[in-house]
Amino acid sequence: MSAVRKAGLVGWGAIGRVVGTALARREVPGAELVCIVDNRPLGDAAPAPQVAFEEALERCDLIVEAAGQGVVREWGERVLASGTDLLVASTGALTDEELAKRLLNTGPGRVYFTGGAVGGLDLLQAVRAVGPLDEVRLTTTKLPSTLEQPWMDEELLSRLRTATGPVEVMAGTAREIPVKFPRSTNVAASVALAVGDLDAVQVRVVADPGAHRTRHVVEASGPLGAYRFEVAHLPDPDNPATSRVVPYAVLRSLAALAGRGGQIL
Ligand SMILES: NC(=O)C1=CN([C@@H]2O[C@H](COP(=O)(O)OP(=O)(O)OC[C@H]3O[C@@H](n4cnc5c(N)ncnc54)[C@H](O)[C@@H]3O)[C@@H](O)[C@H]2O)C=CC1
Ligand SMILES: O=C([O-])CC(=O)C(=O)O
Repeated sequence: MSAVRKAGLVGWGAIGRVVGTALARREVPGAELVCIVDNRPLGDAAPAPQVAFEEALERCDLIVEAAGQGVVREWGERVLASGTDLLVASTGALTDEELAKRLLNTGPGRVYFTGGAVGGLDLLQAVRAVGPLDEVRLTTTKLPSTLEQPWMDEELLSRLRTATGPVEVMAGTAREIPVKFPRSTNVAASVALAVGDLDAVQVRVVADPGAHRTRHVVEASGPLGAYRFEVAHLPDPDNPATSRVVPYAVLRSLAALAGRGGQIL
């Protein structure tokens, strides 16, 4: 492996633009941006050549996914089998346990997940080593427009569009929720990855026209105590389903992977 990680970025959107710009400016010690993959033509705006996925695998030793769950499903195993590491933002893809198992067992590349929009995952993962966490709850509150889905019927869509206060859109487990809101509830899957059990995480998705900040509240208890983590993020102006902090979480993950500088792991 080269001393400097050769990173290929998949997805030049709300997350990818910030991550790619920082990488291109060499703001992550130990990593450089080699190429970008996106299914839209990027023109001159991109700071590295836009290439096809296959070519990215030849040029890079680390792929950063910031495009969507479909990319993890379609490309995850091929990335790892080619010997390239994969940093995943679209953790919701891992609610497919067969895919998750295959990704964890395929190599020689390794798969990593960014903490993304939610905090406290490190502690939940540490506690789980002692014994299972019980009563894990996640409540996600977002602007109604970020939660509209093609499968929703007119009645639910109208409830979302005419809401004047918080409206519960769906409740279920972390196995059920991210497939229903693929671009806006990856956080549920991330909590489940930390806890190690998709069915143990009870999720409520709330639409609130007053949610100028996206809120994620994680509550859990386990053998060593009780936990509550709450974040209130400014949404990205271009894609309010994504919080503005997410690319910086990806950059932190990249810095840890590139292995330079002290890191809180
Ligand atoms: N783990 C977490 O906390 C979070 C995870 N996410 C995940 O990250 C993904 C990206 O988020 P944003 O940057 O906000 O989305 P975005 O919609 O702003 O940008 C996505 C980019 O990926 C490209 N793309 C989509 N499908 C592609 C494909 N098959 N091949 C190549 N390029 C493709 C699009 O053209 C677009 O440029 C989300 O879909 C979501 O799954 C988002 C927010 C938080
Ligand atoms: O979980 C997601 O996909 C996005 C999200 O809620 C956030 O960025 O706050």
